[in-house]
Amino acid sequence: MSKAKDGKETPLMKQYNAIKAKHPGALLLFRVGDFYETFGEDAVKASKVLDIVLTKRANGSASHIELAGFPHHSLDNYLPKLVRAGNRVAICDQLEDPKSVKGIVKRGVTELVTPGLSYNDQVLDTRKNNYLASIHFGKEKHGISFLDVSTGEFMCAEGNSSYLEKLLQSFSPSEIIFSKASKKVAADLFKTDYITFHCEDWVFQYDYTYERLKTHFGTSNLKGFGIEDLELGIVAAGAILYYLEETEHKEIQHISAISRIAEEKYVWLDKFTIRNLELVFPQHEGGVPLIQILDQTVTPMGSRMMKKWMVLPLKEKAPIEERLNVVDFFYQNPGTIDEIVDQLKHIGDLERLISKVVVGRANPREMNQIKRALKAILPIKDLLKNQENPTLKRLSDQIHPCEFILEKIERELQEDAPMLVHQGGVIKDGVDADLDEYRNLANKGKDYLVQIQQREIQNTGITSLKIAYNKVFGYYLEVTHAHKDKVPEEWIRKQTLVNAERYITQELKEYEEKILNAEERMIALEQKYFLELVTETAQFVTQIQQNARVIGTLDALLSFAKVALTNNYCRPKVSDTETLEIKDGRHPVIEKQLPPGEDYIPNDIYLDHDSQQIIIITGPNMAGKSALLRQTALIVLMAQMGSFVPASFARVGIIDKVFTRVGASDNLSRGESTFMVEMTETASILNNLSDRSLVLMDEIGRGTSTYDGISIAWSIVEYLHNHENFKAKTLFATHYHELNQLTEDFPRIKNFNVSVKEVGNKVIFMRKLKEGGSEHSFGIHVAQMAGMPNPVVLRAAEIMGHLEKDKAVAQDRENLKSVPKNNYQMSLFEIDPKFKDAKELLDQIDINSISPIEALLKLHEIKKKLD
Ligand SMILES: Nc1ncnc2c1ncn2[C@@H]1O[C@H](COP(=O)(O)OP(=O)(O)OP(=O)(O)O)[C@@H](O)[C@H]1O
Repeated sequence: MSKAKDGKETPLMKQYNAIKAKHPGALLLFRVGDFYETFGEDAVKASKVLDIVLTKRANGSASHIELAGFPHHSLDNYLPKLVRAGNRVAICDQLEDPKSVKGIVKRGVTELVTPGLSYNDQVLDTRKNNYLASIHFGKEKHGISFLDVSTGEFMCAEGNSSYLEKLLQSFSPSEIIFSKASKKVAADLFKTDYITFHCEDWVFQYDYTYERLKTHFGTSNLKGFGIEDLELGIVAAGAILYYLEETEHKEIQHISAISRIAEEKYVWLDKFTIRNLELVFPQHEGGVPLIQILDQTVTPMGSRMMKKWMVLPLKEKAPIEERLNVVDFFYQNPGTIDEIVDQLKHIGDLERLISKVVVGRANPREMNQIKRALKAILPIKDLLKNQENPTLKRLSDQIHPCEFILEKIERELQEDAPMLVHQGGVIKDGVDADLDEYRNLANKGKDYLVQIQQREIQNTGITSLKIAYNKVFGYYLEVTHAHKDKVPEEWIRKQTLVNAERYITQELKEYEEKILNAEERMIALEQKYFLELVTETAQFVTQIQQNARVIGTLDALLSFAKVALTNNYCRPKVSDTETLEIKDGRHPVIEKQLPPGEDYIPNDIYLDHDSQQIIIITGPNMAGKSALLRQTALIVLMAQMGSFVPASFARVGIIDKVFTRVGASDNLSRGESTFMVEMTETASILNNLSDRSLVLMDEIGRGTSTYDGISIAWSIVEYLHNHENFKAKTLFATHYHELNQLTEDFPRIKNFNVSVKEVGNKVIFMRKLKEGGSEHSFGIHVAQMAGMPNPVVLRAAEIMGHLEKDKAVAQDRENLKSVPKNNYQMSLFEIDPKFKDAKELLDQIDINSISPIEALLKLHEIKKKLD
């Protein structure tokens, strides 16, 4: 690091090095004067991320050190960029006023901003929670805790690895902490999916963490939060409190409670399902997740609540009905929706604002926003109170009017207060007589300066005379050299510039003192009153947090009603029976994306435990099998979230687990084969079934050879049908028409197909689900639709003719592999010797494992050889 001329470290760099050593792994922003500086590797990183200049500064006799900095007032711009790039950023400030200190200023880290811990509006996304997760790895079970420091929401849970994965997928934390000792286990579990940090092992100890939680909440045990028996969860949660302190987050009274994530209350969605059904995130870039359709909320609280509801659908009838009743009420009374929405628009992010108040980071403008929000909530409270619906009445009761603080803010805070208190004009006139007097003086004093300026211009004839101010010698008169001779004798010269001279006068000094004193006192008093206002508002944290929650709930329910009205959804009948009956069901996302003029074709689905537990759906490619599977799960989940559903009728016997094996996974990049991934996911489904499960399987077995695939798919369906304890309702989409034979032996399996119509050479997709199996897969027609060159399509049709003929001839299925392939190749070879190359290519093909599309590509290759 930097050294003085004698080769020793300069005192500044000594201080820097000491602070840097205390925060290993963090990028240190070191305040020097009006700048935040970074050094060495930090500077290289910062210059890249922030696109700021990297310079070098002498570092002792031989070497140099990199340096990059930015003005302190740009912190809000640059900090989010550093954090979003995955950095932990330690902000080191000057802890003393440099003017009042001789020698080196005391400095210290005032905040360590990490991806999971931030209050910064630029780092946070208002429509999303920003969770920090902490995991305590046990032997079979693990503890996990989530905190959103910006809202104060704090939760914990316990479970096995797959529950952990599911929760991580649901809450998608920005950062995960765990002990150093668990580095390897953690790496195995989430690879490089998350930004992680490891704390010392001793932190993750039961006694220590239990004590920490108790002390923080000021309770004698944790029973009141319902987490007393979650030993592993407590360790994870307590470690979060430790981490908050380590990162200089000491004001945390807004974290006023911790709750248990009650696994038994929510539908089990495995991590594949959350991804496959695209509930919250699209699976591919440009995709549209369900939330984009359902989230028509107005407030950030509503939007965040909606996200939680989506990943945690309910499985108890009463709370589902409660939500549905409210949605129904608004559905029937759209006028009320508009009235409430008009108020919601003024509320903003009340939940995050109150956190800022508690941690002392709220500025005057934000305090005004809190006032506006509290004011807008009052008419909502009144409106809800008078409604028939009992839930709305209850929500009304839960809203705290916060009159005291609302009145105080209204009385004291200027409507148009600036962002920073020291800019003045924050506290209203009439709050404090002294403040009014100082303000008057300061303002008048300034007026008087203008008068002096005008008077002196007249007296001296110096037309360009200016009065200005600087920190070194206060107010001064500035005279250009051209007018120097006109300056009166009593003026005292203070400074000579290239073009002008600066003077002070006795009178100016007297006024200066008055003005500055008045200004200083005015600001001091404004600061005092503002601080009081913030502190008193902070006393209302619990009430305001509760209001924010009520508003979030209301907003999410209103959103369901609005979407139901716009998209023509119906109220589902949720019941404790085992029946799932959907009439005219639609896919909520696809139906919104169809080109104009094209209608989504609705379909019926019926599943129960007695006559129709499993449906085998066959049908050509592109017929709409996947859409049907997905829409069935989405309708069930939407119903259990408390939303209306895209159908004309839906009876939903409550589902407790939804499993999906749909489409290929992204695990390919992790070096696992498609087939391996498919089998792992399927195994996990079969090992976790329940009587109320809904299982969706799409094209199981496609990743292996035809016979392997058929056999595996066959035995999976058999297993689901014959399970001795559970009759999981299942939709099984497949290309293997052979599976249609299953109905012969298994009474609760039924065949359906998504129909198409062949008109001449073309296929028309009817998209209607009909009883019975389908005959062939129309892959070649799809290839034609995809723009495959015509000769290839025709040739493919010809070849398929051959293959089908050969297939019919083959007596033994095992012989299918050799008989048709050889026959076919021979005949081609005999027609023309130039087919030799093509024959070689054909020899490499394993007919049993090749998919229709792969076959077409091969054909394309063969054709090129022949051209
Ligand atoms: N009921 C429907 N009404 C209108 N369009 C539909 C319907 N179902 C599906 N589609 C459209 O057809 C496309 C193909 O549907 P889907 O992916 O479900 O077919 P698939 O049978 O699963 O095909 P593959 O076997 O090739 O995967 C969808 O992207 C959608 O645009």
